[in-house]
Amino acid sequence: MAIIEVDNLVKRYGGHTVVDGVSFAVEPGEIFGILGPNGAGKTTTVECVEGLRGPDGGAIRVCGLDPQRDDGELRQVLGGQLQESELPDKLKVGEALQLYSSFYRDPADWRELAEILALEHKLGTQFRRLSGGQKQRLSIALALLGNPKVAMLDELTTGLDPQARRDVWGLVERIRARGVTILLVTHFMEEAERLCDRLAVIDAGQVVAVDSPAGLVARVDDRQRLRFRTAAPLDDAVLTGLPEVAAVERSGSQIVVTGGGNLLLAVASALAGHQIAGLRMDQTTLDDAFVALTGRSIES
Ligand SMILES: Nc1ncnc2c1ncn2[C@@H]1O[C@H](COP(=O)(O)OP(=O)(O)OP(=O)(O)O)[C@@H](O)[C@H]1O
Repeated sequence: MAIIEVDNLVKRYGGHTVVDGVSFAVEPGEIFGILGPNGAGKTTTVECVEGLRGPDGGAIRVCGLDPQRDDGELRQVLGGQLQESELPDKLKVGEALQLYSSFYRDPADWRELAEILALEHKLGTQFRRLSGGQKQRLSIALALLGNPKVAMLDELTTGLDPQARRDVWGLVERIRARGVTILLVTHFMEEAERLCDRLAVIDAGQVVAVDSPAGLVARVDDRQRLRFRTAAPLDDAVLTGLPEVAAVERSGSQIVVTGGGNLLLAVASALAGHQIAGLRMDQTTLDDAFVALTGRSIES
């Protein structure tokens, strides 16, 4: 049974519909991503799931609870990150962890959490003195203090350098390994591809597709494309006769072969006697899939 169910969610601000019939279901133990460009309605959707905003239509259940009606119970099973502005500058890391753990019936061991999140040497450091990555790790720690069944992580690596981003990804995977279901909001393709079991692609308040990263790519284009050059002129018939090959085209000195199945093996075998150079295989990426699904790049 799904641990999060969002059914036809609608949210309007001043007559403008920013979430327009969003539906998805998250299974226990999944890392489920909400991927979309700025302003797509991702945060609004997640804030409705967290009970921070009241929907104008549709239904939401988290562990069987209605976020609006069962707010108190929900706090015990759902962990959300705090906004940076919600922590006083002078509060020390250890004090924040202790304070927030007092809000829960059955809190996690905050010292252990500090260790897992590599904050054990920062317990006496004031919040304002932490680096961006340390602040992010603290906000993840605070989201996990209540031993939640579900953690909501929103844009958790925005503003981090590539190494800090990879460290945080590793942490998210460890959190999931502890049995926590994760709803992750992101507009980074690489993050979505690396972390998410499944994704809801959201654009202009609507779900465009729900699938695994590989499934999204496959929906768009399961053709493969090989590029190479040959030392001597090549008769296309050598390749067009292969069942794996759909088309052979020329691009300057390059030969571009499109097809399916085990295209690489078929072409390499057929060309065994020819000298081929610069062989490259193009693969459809999640970026390509996003453009095909929404008609635009996520960065635009
Ligand atoms: N409190 C609010 N009042 C009015 N409009 C709002 C409010 N919060 C968000 N919006 C608008 O709703 C739309 C969706 O915003 P939302 O923050 O949910 O998008 P998002 O996909 O999370 O984008 P981002 O990645 O930029 O955070 C935007 O056009 C935003 O300007």
